[in-house]
Order: sequence, then structure tokens, then C-alpha cells
Amino acid sequence: MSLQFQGITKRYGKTVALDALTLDVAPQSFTVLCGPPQSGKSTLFRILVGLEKPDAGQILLSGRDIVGDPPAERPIGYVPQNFALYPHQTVAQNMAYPLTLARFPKDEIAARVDRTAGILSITHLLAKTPDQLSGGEKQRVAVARGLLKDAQIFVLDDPLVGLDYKLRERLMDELKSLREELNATFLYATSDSLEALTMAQRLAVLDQGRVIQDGEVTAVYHQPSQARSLDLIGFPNANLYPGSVADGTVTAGPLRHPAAGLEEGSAVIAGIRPEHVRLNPEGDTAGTMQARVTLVENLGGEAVVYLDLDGHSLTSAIPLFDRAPPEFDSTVGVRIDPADILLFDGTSGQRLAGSR
Ligand SMILES: Nc1ncnc2c1ncn2[C@@H]1O[C@H](COP(=O)(O)OP(=O)(O)OP(=O)(O)O)[C@@H](O)[C@H]1O
Repeated sequence: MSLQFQGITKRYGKTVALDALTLDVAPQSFTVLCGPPQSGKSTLFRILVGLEKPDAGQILLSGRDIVGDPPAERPIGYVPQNFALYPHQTVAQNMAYPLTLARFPKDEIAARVDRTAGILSITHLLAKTPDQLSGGEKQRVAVARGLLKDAQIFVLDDPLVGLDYKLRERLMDELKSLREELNATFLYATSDSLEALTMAQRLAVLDQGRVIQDGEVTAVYHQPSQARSLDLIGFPNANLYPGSVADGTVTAGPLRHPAAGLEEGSAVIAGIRPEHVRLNPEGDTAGTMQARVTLVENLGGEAVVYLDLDGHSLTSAIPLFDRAPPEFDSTVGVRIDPADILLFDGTSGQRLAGSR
């Protein structure tokens, strides 16, 4: 089932929550909408499921505009961000609630509750009440309730927020398998770019109520179409510096790049991902730039090394399989291949042709 948002605008007083947002959601994809807090993710989802009306724009489901359709008639399952379970009802009753409301036959409801509970491994919880559940179990029940509907599109609004890392990882895997099992379209919102990269087949980057880039996840990661997309997607955060062109060279923070074709004096933004900032083995500072180590985060398999290079902050991510992380306050040799530097127009932020 195809889903297209066309020019969706939503204002709350002077706040523009969605600004002519346009996005084609690939059928049967796991599409993640990733954007910082307040970028409009929840608003878009509430409009999609019919809890709010847009001020302008269309939502085309298999080519038909559904903006005027009542929520119950939209074939869309929804896991809201702030789910509330009814405290005096059992898990089974909580899950069944939307179907009870829609007057589904009792045996059909029971069959669906059983099936979905089985998929999400919560069958043993069905007779319990919410106060007997852990936070993670409650979240699982909320997800199950959203997935109970017989729909081809499911919308999950930051469903793993607040869970501990292990539980999140497990639920991430389960949700991916679930999408395959249901062969449905999953539209999933998060402000955590690592979660987005882990989950997404397709990634839409949302900023200030607009989709600024979307596509296959690795393409978005490796070929950011604008500086903001590089800034928002990736962990640790990419290094970005304003700069300019002089004497045929782009100079931006500690980065240097041939200006090939760029106008002298023009403003440029240059960026590089931390994994492309390479550090020499300990003690080897020959033939490279020197930087001082200001902080080291040892993550086990890799380290995030924060550096000061001629007064510029620079982040490096290095694998640790054959080396130890550098010492705090030591001097290290830094190697940057200009081919790894991404260049963007200093005014529009759009990617400039010719870099990478
Ligand atoms: N009911 C409302 N009344 C007034 N302003 C609202 C309302 N709902 C959303 N907004 C505003 O719209 C903007 C987008 O909010 P939204 O909740 O959609 O963002 P979000 O990306 O989901 O954020 P988060 O990641 O924090 O959940 C924000 O500036 C928010 O304050």
C-alpha cells in the first residue's frame, strides 16, 4: 500500500510544526523518521492517524487522499508516544480496547490478542494488570495494542524511549522481524540517530517540520545532501566547520580541501565523520597534524577520542581491536584524507558537487 505525504503544513499559533512536508513512504519498508525533539514527528503521525487535521496538504493512501477520513476508517495501526494503559484492566483487555471500541466480534478480538501476544512474547502477561508489569513490559503491551489492528501500515512513535539499552536492542530486533512477518509498512519515529541507523531500511531526516533528506539508510549516511543531515545522523556527531575559499583551497576549522571550481571568497561548510579522522599509533606523530587529546570515551570495541587541533575541536572514532586508546592529554598524530571531507554551500547548506 503506497503512502505519500504531500505538502503537509500544520501550525499551532505562531509555531510551524510541519512546513509543507513531503515524503513518499516505500510500501512494505521499515522507514524511520529521525529528527531532533520538536521537529514535528509526533504531529505528522497524529495527522496520519486522523487525530489532527493539517492546515494544508494531502495524505495519499494508494493514491486516495485520506485527510477527511475518520480515524477508525484509516487502515493504520498506531503506537503513540505517550501510551496510557488502563490501570484496572488486564493486559488482554488493554490490548483489546481499540477493537472493542470498533465493535469487533468477541472471538475475533480474542484470536487477535492471542496471536499478537504470542508474537511479542507477552502471553504470560495477559491476565495481569499494568501495576504488575515492569516499564519494559508495559511498553511491549503498548506496542502490541498498536499492532493488533488488521492494517498494512503501522506507525510507531518513539516506542523504545526510556528503556534500558539491552531491552531496547531486543525490541529493535523483534520489531524488525515483526515487520517482515506482517509484511506491512512500518513508519517509526525516533530522535536517536543510532537507533534510526540500527532500525531503518529507509531513513527520512526531519528538521523543523520538513523532510530534508530521505532514501536508503546507507545512502543517507554516506551521501548527506546537506550539512544539517550530516549533523543530525551519526554517532558520535560529525565534525562540521564554517569556512571559506582562498587561494584555491577550502579552509574550514582544521580541514583543508582543494577548492576545485569553487569561487574565491565563497562561504563553505566542511564536514568529516569521526571514523574518517584517523589517529597514528601511539608515539608516531611524523608527517601528520598534531592534536592534543582532551577526552577519551572507551566503548570497548572502539573509542571516541576528543581532540584539540590548533584550537579547533575535532572528534575521532577509532577501532580498538589492535591498539589501546590514546592517553588523556597526550599528543597524537591525526591523518585526514581530503577525499573524506564533505563540502556544503555556506549559505544554503546544500552539498557541493565535487567533494567525495
Ligand atoms: N497541541 C499542540 N499545541 C501547541 N504546539 C504543539 C502541539 N503539538 C505540537 N506542538 C509544537 O509543534 C512542534 C513539533 O512538535 P512534535 O511533538 O510534533 O515534535 P517531535 O519531533 O515529535 O518532538 P519529540 O521528539 O520531542 O516528541 C513543537 O514546536 C511543539 O511544541
